[in-house]
Amino acid sequence: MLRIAVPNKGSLSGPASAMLHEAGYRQRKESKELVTVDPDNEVEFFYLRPKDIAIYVSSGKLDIGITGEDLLIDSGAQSEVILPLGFARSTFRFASRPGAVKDVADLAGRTIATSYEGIVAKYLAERGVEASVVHLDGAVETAIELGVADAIADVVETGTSLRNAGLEVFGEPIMRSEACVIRSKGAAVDEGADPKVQQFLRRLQGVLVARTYVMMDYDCRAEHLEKAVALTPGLESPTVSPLHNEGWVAVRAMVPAKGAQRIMDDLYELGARAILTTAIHACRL
Ligand SMILES: Nc1ncnc2c1ncn2[C@@H]1O[C@H](COP(=O)(O)OP(=O)(O)OP(=O)(O)O)[C@@H](O)[C@H]1O
Ligand SMILES: O=P(O)(O)OC[C@H]1O[C@H](OP(=O)(O)OP(=O)(O)O)[C@H](O)[C@@H]1O
Ligand SMILES: [Mg+2]
Repeated sequence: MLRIAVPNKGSLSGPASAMLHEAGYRQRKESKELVTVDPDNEVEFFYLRPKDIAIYVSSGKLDIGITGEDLLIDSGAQSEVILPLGFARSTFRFASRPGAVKDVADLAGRTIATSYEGIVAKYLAERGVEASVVHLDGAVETAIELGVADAIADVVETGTSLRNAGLEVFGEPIMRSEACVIRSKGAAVDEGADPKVQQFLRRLQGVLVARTYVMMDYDCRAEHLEKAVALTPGLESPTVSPLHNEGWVAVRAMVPAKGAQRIMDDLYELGARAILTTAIHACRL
């Protein structure tokens, strides 16, 4: 049975379970459940604190897990990303009162509050900056107003929390992060030998493709086919079938959902007609 760690709370939890459900896996029915077995797919899901997932996975007790790249780096665990999942995107940044700290080098001798000490300590050490790091579990923005820290390092998604606290980012982003599937570094060596993991990854890749692509169908005159196909090259190559009306062909290709309307406009301009897009519900590439 494949053993998979899933975030039990916070920003990652809902979207991770939704993605697993979309990939055909049974998910827990209520938020207090700690373990769920999906006997049909021979998978056991363990709902764990997001910060702990990389540690469980690197220990080898669980085969793979879903977590954030930033949480993985912060833990220092010996696990690695095997599939980025495209949700829970964020940047990790320093911030302070406007103008109070201009650069990372200015942090020398100052105090930084964060919930991600691992990331901050590594970043400062790599740049030879000696500063104190204070661990806080959350609401780190308030640490400056209360005089606990000169600067903070925190997850920024929309920037609303920083704005509300009257703070501004400084320096380059420390890192960018998104949800991902991770696996223990040692185990990743024989990845090819593990068909269940490969099947799991193919299912999630299928969900990612189904979320980002649509199927496009249209009819066009044979003489416009090359130009039309240049607009809709598909993943491998489009399917082209003859129509009953001579001189016309039907074309079918997957196109990125973002920009599909623009492609439809361009195809119409080219003389294509009966241009349809339909959602893809599931896919194996
Ligand atoms: N607005 C956000 N706030 C916090 N984390 C976010 C946000 N957007 C994306 N993330 C990502 O979610 C992960 C953090 O999830 P986690 O559950 O630890 O924190 P949380 O969502 O703040 O929950 P809580 O603080 O309630 O425990 C990280 O990978 C982070 O990059
Ligand atoms: O850029 P934004 O869209 O505002 O999102 C980022 C904020 O959200 C998170 O806090 P959360 O709400 O999880 O509270 P916490 O600090 O108690 O964890 C994070 O720690 C930032 O404060
Ligand atoms: Mg939080």
